[in-house]
Amino acid sequence: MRVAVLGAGAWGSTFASVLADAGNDVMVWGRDPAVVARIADQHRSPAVAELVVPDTVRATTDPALAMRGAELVAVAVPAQSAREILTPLAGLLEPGAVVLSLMKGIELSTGLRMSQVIVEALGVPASRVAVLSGPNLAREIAQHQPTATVIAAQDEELARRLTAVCATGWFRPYTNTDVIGVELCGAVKNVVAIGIGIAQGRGYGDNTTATLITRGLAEIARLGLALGADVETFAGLAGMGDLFATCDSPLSRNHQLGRRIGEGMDLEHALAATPGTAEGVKTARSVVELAQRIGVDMPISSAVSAVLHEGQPVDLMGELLLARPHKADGV
Ligand SMILES: NC(=O)c1ccc[n+]([C@@H]2O[C@H](COP(=O)([O-])OP(=O)(O)OC[C@H]3O[C@@H](n4cnc5c(N)ncnc54)[C@H](O)[C@@H]3O)[C@@H](O)[C@H]2O)c1
Ligand SMILES: O=P(O)(O)OC[C@H](O)CO
Repeated sequence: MRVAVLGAGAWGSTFASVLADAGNDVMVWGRDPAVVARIADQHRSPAVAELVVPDTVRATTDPALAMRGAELVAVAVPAQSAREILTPLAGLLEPGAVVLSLMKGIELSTGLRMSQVIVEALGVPASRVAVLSGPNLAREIAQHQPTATVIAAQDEELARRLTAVCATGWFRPYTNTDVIGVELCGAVKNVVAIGIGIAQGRGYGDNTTATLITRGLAEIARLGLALGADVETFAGLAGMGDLFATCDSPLSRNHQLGRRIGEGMDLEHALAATPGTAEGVKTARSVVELAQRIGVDMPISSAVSAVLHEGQPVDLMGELLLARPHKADGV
């Protein structure tokens, strides 16, 4: 299949390589000529040192060239920039092309999931938009470590077709029709990962980590169920799987950033010290706004947002979480 990958960062360059290894004709679009040249000419990615980009992958700074003839367009740009990047590209989408979101975030100001932003920005029907999310740290996939993921689409047949497009000997996609649940899992786990990074940077150990993972999953599920997601999604690869992979991993930018905050760094310096995009910083705000709008309690996300964006001290996070009224275990 002819595929365009929009975004030449860590995930765009790595997923483009998966697609090429799976036998597709792949062209990456990136805005930075030096990054594009490194991918196209030297077959390496500045964002992922371990990645060897297959020789067949082409790269360009011209979005029209990347999208010409593309039956599939995979989008891997920062969530908060997606609308601004995609809107001018709407006219370049081939008739009938499918769009696959690789992004994990919720748009600030609208509270929309990335597939919804894609529908609005590219003018493509929701039935032709799919999402991919799961425990997918780019550096491990670049090393061909065995990894599974989830491809979700309203139409199961589309999800099934896309699994065939990106399956390799080390990358195994599963299908799901719960687009809402899969996207919310990917977006909110970044906020939980920051919370766990903060706790670990503050010096807390495994009990706190396990508490935040488990209660983090409970609040993701609470939000998801209120928005129409399927409860089974949260126990799957996109839910529990991605929480495990990201929350406690030094490879996660969100975890790294949280840890720096927990050690006493301010947000500006933590952002500067963390390479690439830590989506959870902005998602913390958008998810809290969304949850408040629909009346869902998200204590971990709220505490993370308060520490990041309202100047609350790190220790207040523990106090905020533990001072809540006692309640039954479960969602
Ligand atoms: N890195 C991973 O392991 C991973 C895994 C799964 C999902 N994701 C998700 O994929 C998305 C992209 O993440 P990433 O890791 O590739 O981030 P990244 O920061 O490594 O790369 C983002 C790319 O987008 C480009 N970009 C930013 N603003 C732009 C603009 N206005 N116009 C054009 N290009 C612009 C940057 O130059 C960069 O090349 C995020 O939503 C992330 O959560 C990442
Ligand atoms: O580096 P992070 O924190 O963006 O995490 C990357 C992926 O989302 C892990 O699945």
